[in-house]
Amino acid sequence: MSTRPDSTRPESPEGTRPESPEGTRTTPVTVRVPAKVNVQLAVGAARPDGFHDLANVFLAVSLFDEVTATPADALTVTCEGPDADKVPLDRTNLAARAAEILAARAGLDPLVHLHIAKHIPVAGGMAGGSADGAAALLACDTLWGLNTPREELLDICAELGSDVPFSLVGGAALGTGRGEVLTPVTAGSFHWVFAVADGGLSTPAVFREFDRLTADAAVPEPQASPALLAALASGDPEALAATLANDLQPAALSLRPSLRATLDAGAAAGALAALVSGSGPTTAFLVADEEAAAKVAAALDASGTCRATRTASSPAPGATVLPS
Ligand SMILES: C[C@@](CO)(OP(=O)(O)O)[C@H](O)COP(=O)(O)OP(=O)(O)OC[C@H]1O[C@@H](n2ccc(N)nc2=O)[C@H](O)[C@@H]1O
Ligand SMILES: Nc1ncnc2c1ncn2[C@@H]1O[C@H](COP(=O)(O)OP(=O)(O)O)[C@@H](O)[C@H]1O
Repeated sequence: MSTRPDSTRPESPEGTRPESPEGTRTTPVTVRVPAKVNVQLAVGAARPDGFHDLANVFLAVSLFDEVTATPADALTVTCEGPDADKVPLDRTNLAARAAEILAARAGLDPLVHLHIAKHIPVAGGMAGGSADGAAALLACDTLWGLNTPREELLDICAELGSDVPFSLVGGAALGTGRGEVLTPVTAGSFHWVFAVADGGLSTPAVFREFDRLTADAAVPEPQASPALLAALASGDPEALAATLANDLQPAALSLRPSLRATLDAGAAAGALAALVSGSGPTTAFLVADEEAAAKVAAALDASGTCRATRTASSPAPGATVLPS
């Protein structure tokens, strides 16, 4: 375990700190939050603001981070887990940003220590940072007894990033706009294997590569696929396997050609479908059941084409306060 502390306390003159609100808890609050895979990621042309319109069918999977919020004298962040050294501990950490935004709205100083137990691959296309942002928001809201209405929490999530609202909500949902406008969709249960790659991929860089690769093409308006939504609802893995689609996959493969070998190794081991998770470089393998998951994970581990594997099921619940 590596744990790196860092103070991110904002500038604030002595003596101006507001009193804690009446509902503030003195005991820590822990929130569990899932990773995601995009079962459909349809990407439109770049918008004037630099974002891309999406039809983003999110599915939460049972691979979780936990964020614990504890009263403190200043805003600090620590992280434990195999990728802890890749997680920023300053104000750019989405968990710290969530605490700052919520505190500012409530007229408080963010006097909280946030500890992240990190299991979601970092910069892996599984929305780990977004997950921690949503988890910290819910943990601080609970710690400070604010009872912020759900719609306001979702607004703060959208301010934090396009994927963050889904991390709060979990389950399965269609994200439109830049991915932040959510409509719940029905999903049966599915089994997955994830292959974690060495190193991450930058999401903006993958979108830029998408723009480069599609520069001479007419990029259609992104639309959710009715066949995919029906397959997702049916719980039939073979039907879902036939409809999975990720428009960012060619861009991720262009930036990281070695991912092709990982996709091929999983497919050869019996995965029903293999695709890049979001902007990558984590690769996702849809399998028939738990037994197939164990077999595909073992084959991927033995293939030498990835750093580690994880098995998971879907859908998983969104950010949830754990009993203390
Ligand atoms: C691609 C997706 C698929 O779910 O996730 P990842 O696979 O990276 O986890 C998301 O769209 C990532 O969402 P998120 O990571 O929250 O991105 P943001 O912080 O909002 O934006 C980071 C940058 O990504 C690009 N971006 C993001 C979303 C979007 N609809 N269009 C974009 O072009 C922009 O360059 C933006 O400046
Ligand atoms: N809590 C966090 N966990 C991981 N990365 C974070 C966090 N907060 C900010 N980041 C930054 O976000 C970048 C993207 O990380 P992440 O959200 O894990 O990947 P992705 O956007 O591919 O799903 C990281 O490289 C890191 O600089």
